Amino acid sequence: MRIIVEKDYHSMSKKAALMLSSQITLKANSILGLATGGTPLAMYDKLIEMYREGEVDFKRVQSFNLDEYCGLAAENENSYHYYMQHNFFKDINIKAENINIPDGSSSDLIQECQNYENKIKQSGGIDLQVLGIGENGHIGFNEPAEKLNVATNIVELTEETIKANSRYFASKDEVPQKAISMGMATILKAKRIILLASGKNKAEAIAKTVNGKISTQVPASLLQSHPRITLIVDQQAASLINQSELSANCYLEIC
Ligand SMILES: N[C@@H]1[C@@H](O)[C@H](O)[C@@H](COP(=O)(O)O)O[C@@H]1O
Repeated sequence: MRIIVEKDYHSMSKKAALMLSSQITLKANSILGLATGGTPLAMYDKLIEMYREGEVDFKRVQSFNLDEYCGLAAENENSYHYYMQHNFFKDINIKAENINIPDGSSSDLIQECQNYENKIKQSGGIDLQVLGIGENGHIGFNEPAEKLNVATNIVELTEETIKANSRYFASKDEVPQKAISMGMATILKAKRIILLASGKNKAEAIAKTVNGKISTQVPASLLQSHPRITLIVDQQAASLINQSELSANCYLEIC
């Protein structure tokens, strides 16, 4: 696990955008795994800027999003469909048929999960997966639990996540209680992974991810077992990392 500590949110986002654009430069038909939330917003802005300047071309790129709330239609402003369209896709030249996001409004959610998992498999697999992290260490919507889902599945959101994500909704009551999320194996099968974290409120989750033992109670800690994972974090998110007690396979670069 490589841990890159950047000065602030801006430099963290820039580095992440450079990693995505170099992936696409090396493989024009890359399959990207994409994340939502507040954290990747500036990375998407930077990629849009690079696209406008002719530095990156998305015309052969395919994307798979990590997750989607159940019960929200694509037009709902709080859906991840809306988020992706509004914050990224509308401003780049990715083809509509190459965009994949689980359909949380499907009448058969179980079938939707299986179809989504199969589609990722048939595509040849994700080349580069972008992740954020929840304050409780969740990735995608894989919440801390005794057992975690292997493949794409329906998940119950914890009270903590509903509360944390309510900042994007008019009220806490509007936050859906369920979501579709890629499973842990779906995520860990990606050829490369980058996880982004910014701010003091993510510091504890980051410390548990890199210092702790692998535990399903901290889903992000399972990333320690991935051979090509890079954490890009700002100084605040890195502030609780115990450098002298890093897991054996971790190395830290302070920029
Ligand atoms: N499902 C998403 C995650 O993919 C995201 O990483 C997390 C953190 O979001 P933020 O970046 O807004 O803190 O929020 C949601 O729960």
